[in-house]
Amino acid sequence: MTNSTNTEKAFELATEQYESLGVNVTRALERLREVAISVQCWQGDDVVGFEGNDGALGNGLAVTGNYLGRARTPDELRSDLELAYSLIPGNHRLNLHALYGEFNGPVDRNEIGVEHFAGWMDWAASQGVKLDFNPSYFSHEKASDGFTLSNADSGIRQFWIDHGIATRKIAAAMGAAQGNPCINNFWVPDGFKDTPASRKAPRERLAASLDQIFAEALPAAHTLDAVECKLFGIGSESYVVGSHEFYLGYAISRNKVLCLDAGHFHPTEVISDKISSVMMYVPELLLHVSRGVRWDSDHVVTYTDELQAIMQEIVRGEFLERVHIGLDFFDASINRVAAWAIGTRNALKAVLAGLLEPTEQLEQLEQSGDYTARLALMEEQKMMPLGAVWDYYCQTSGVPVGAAWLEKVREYETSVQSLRSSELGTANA
Ligand SMILES: C[C@H](O)[C@H](O)[C@@H](O)C(=O)CO
Ligand SMILES: [Mn+2]
Repeated sequence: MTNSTNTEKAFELATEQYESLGVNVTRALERLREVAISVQCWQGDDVVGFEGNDGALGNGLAVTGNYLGRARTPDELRSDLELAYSLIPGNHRLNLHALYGEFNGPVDRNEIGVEHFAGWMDWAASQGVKLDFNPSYFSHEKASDGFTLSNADSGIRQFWIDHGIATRKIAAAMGAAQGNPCINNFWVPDGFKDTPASRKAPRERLAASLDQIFAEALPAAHTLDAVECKLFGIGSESYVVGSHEFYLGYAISRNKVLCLDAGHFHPTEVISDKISSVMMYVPELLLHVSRGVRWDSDHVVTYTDELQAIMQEIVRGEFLERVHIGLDFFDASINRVAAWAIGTRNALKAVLAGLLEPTEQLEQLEQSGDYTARLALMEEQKMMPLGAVWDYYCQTSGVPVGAAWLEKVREYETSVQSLRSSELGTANA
């Protein structure tokens, strides 16, 4: 018996088990196929980008590890992404940061234009990949005092306002070209290491700057603006201007997409519990699915309870149309293509688990007050044969089943990544 036959047999048995609980497995797989995860470009090169300034990472972002093979050019990054996508079932998006343009010389952030992303747009069209975008408010001399859009200096603020306006135009062009809105996510690192005297003034400046950036209405069919909060960063331990409350209020009052990053809250605070609340008040939600570990908000996504809970909440709330799932992690201590494969496959496995849950039955038990059976069924769910359905999904999607994808990464590491010297770019220490 071949392995693929085994996968099919296991799937048939698993289907029987799920269907005995009233779950439609075929429908779950059809819905999973529609889920496009926005894969973050920055995992591929340790958030260095292509501005040619040696990529000193700043503003609270830090990458540790020195694994061989960091992508040093747009072509290398695209090649690495192509391998990653070939290991992940379904059609997924690419989340590009502004510092990943193809600049051919010094172009400051306030001067970037669509032309610098033409190569990415052509490549994305050729791959059937849709693009999302982000202004880059970090790793720049005008962010070196820790403040950008909320800087007390009006000249610096204007520079960053112009950057934000430029990125909206680029995102709109991407969205028009791909016939699907490009989500342009604003994460602004501004904050104080130590206790501020005025928490209010920088927040007033940030809101005013954002209002200027968003003053021009752009077609929602082309681009959607998102805003991302954070509790603290390295160097902004005491105060971050763009806190959760700030952006929740901003997104609601300006009808913007709210971005929740799973690593941006207190270590015991979870975003899964926030989804159903914020969805009552914001039009759409962007998630940065990540894994916080102590001080770091960006470990590779693993199949944690919280990951499962996030995807459960999206499915249970019937939010798949209104929640955009993006990833945000960067780890330079392991093969970077493997990091994408591990994190994205895990995110999809968790969506699948949510889609295979007998939600109606659980809700009926809850409504009837039978919390004993609700807990019992939830716990029994954990032993259901999710892996058999996942393997079948991978097989029928033409991507490696089980850990077979790792062999492809190893081959690529030997034949491509290990030949990259660190001279073209700077390896992170
Ligand atoms: C590079 C990303 O935009 C960045 O990680 C941001 O989304 C974030 O989460 C900062 O902590
Ligand atoms: Mn994030």
